[in-house]
Amino acid sequence: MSEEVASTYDGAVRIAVIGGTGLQQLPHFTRVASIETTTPWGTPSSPITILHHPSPSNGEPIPIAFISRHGLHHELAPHEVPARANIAALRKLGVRTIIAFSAVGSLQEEFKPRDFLVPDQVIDRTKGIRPFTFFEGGMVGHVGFADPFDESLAKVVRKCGHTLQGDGVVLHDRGTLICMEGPQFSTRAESNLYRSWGAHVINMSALPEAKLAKEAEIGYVMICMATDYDCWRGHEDVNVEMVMAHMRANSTNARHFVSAVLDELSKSEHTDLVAAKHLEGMMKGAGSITAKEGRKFDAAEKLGWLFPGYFD
Ligand SMILES: CSC[C@H]1O[C@H](OP(=O)(O)O)[C@H](O)[C@@H]1O
Ligand SMILES: Nc1ncnc2[nH]cnc12
Repeated sequence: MSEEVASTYDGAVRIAVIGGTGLQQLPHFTRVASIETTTPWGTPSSPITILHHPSPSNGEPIPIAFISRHGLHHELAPHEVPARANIAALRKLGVRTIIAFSAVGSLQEEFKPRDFLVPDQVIDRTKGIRPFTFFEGGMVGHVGFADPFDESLAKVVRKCGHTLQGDGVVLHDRGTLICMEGPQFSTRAESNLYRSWGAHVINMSALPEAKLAKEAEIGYVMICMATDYDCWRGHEDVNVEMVMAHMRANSTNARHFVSAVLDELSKSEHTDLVAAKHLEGMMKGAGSITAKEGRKFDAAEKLGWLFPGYFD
């Protein structure tokens, strides 16, 4: 049984970790709160756990928010993940930096199971059945998505991964991620098609998460860990047992990777990056295309909750 912790947290939390398959909690961090909250877009996948991470420079605790993407027991299928609620709840807590984890299939020989990859591009192969924007129902917004992941943040994350290279972490710096709908894995024809497009890895979770983080002015990076070769290679097609076995076997490396990233982001030189100063206010313009007289009350109210003062 887990120990009792507070149900609220005073003070802004800037950094969040979203855990994916096989990473439903971060047990080696000190839990100080577990927040059950709701948003105009519903309830997040799991309670938001607040963890204290000691700053490597002065030992002061840095609060980190943690959400388990598929729920506490992996009960949410990829298309059932309430991504809008997750991102909205994190932004409301003050989060401006998200480090998201994902188990991915490899589409290239050189990306071996248990290797890590910090992708720089994504191809959307979801089917439009997942809610994918905060701007709808009477308020329109268009945000740039040319670079789906935050490059400044990704640079820091990559540097941290490389410091662990001698300790068994293999990190690939770039790559194109296919985000498919699922929950069934790809056909062999699809897997080969994605390879012919030059894609490197595949998952079912990056979207709409990355799109919503962008709309919420949150710097978002995904750390992918390869767990299989999907089904293009001709032997040992992907299955859940294979994915989970690699996740379990490599969990220490994943934990070291998160710790290294949190250590680095705790440094004062990254304060502005972590607070996403480079994204602040971006949606004021991007979300102001609908003239005031054309805005619907419900949409304006929801967006007022997410961005107080932006669209007054
Ligand atoms: C269990 S294999 C398919 C499943 O694994 C990945 O999850 P996540 O990205 O949350 O780590 C993939 O996206 C699928 O949801
Ligand atoms: N082969 C695969 N396809 C989609 N998502 C995955 N997650 C892990 N392996 C995967």
